[in-house]
Amino acid sequence: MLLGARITNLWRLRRPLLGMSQTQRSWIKLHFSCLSEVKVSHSLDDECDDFLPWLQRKAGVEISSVLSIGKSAYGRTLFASDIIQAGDCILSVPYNVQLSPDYLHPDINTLLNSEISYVAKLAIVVLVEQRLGQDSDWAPYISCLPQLDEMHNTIFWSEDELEMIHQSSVYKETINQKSLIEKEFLAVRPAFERFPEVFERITYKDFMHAYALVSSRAWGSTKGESLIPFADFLNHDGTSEAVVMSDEDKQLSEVIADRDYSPGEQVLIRYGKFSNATLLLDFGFTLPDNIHDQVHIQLNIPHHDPLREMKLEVLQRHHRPIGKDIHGINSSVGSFTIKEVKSASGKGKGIPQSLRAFARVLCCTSSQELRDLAVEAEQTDGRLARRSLKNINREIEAHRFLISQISQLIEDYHTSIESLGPLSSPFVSGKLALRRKMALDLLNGELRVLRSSYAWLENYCATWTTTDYHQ
Ligand SMILES: C[S@@+](CC[C@H](N)C(=O)[O-])C[C@H]1O[C@@H](n2cnc3c(N)ncnc32)[C@H](O)[C@@H]1O
Repeated sequence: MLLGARITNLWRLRRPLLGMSQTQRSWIKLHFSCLSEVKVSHSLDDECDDFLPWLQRKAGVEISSVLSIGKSAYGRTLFASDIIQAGDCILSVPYNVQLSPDYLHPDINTLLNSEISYVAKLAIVVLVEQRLGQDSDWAPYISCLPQLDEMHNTIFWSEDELEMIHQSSVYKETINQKSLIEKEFLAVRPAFERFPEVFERITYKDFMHAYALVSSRAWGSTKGESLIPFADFLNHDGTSEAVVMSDEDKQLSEVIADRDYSPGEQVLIRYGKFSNATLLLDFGFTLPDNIHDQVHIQLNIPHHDPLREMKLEVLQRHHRPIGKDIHGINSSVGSFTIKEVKSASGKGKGIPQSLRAFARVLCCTSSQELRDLAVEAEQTDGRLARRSLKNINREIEAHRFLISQISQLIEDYHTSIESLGPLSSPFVSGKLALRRKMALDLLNGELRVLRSSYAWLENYCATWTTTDYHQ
């Protein structure tokens, strides 16, 4: 995840790094995501008894007096070792004990071209420290990081496992992310070859592992991405208001409790407002009822549409983002993200105006209609087809078109979910059972979003149909 300011390259492609927003003063909220209702049991992690004293010695200051490291169903966790009240600062980690690309040895750094991402650079730092083993200054931290077989980011899923989420955009995003990591690996390999004593046996799999460690536990800040030991043992709750914040003046990251905790309770923060698609791709987990779920949909202007060229031109002129194909040519595809619409009879917040505008343009049947839309856009704020069409039949037709698209998606999702079978099956266990549950969380969440959009659009059309709009 790149908590705070999600940085990965993929993020650059499709979404911001874990959100980084600035509050008053010099605070920067670092994004991490969260889980809702994380009711997990946990116990003290004896292996980590020495971790906090080690980190505090290294930092030269106290980092936390109210948190202990424990084990939970989701790996390591932090829980309250004392009473915590909302507003208390529960941990404070100085920058000098955060692992950032600044730790990359200058001899290696100079061999890396400017295209290499911060994520890849930080992954190399992790690989070097792993190679050093007990000789590493960061050994107590590095030894706590999850092993490859404990990670479930979709880049580690087999083809059969990925097939379970074929319906979701995460499927393609996973393929894109894998090819991006491979590209980065090929780009850093010449530098590895110059230092065989350090990197000799480092494989693509090792690099992927380090890359995923960074993407699932580094926070972005103004100076790039950093691993923040101790803070990165906090698990995610999407409904929590607590986030990791960075104070540039004091050169530290800290977390303020958003509620009271009793001793023994697991403390959770929010990594960011992440959908299950993002959680799965970048963090390797999902939430059962994730309020931040969303669905990516694409609409095309068909090649057989006699008004295709004119529609494309009008969309282009009025700044509708049109997708590009691999050759950089307009592909006439509109990409949209829809979120859950809270009420079928309310405002429809969740269905982007740009999607409805695209549908209105798509459903125009004459050049005059398109010219009228363009004139209207010029007379208002320049945005195309954001208002209801004057021809109500056409307005209903445009929304019915969206209903048909969404209805098809609902059917496809339904089929995918059915094919996965019941949540618990005596025939599936271990890693596959866990990943199947994640696939179901993902698909059910996206199906919920689609159903809510469908209900809103049906209600919208019904409202026009029952209105005497000719008067
Ligand atoms: C920043 S680390 C948190 C500490 C982690 N549990 C550990 O063992 O080091 C993020 C990882 O913790 C796990 N995690 C965090 N919150 C979770 C949740 N609500 N449900 C399941 N897994 C979660 C995921 O494996 C995620 O990639």
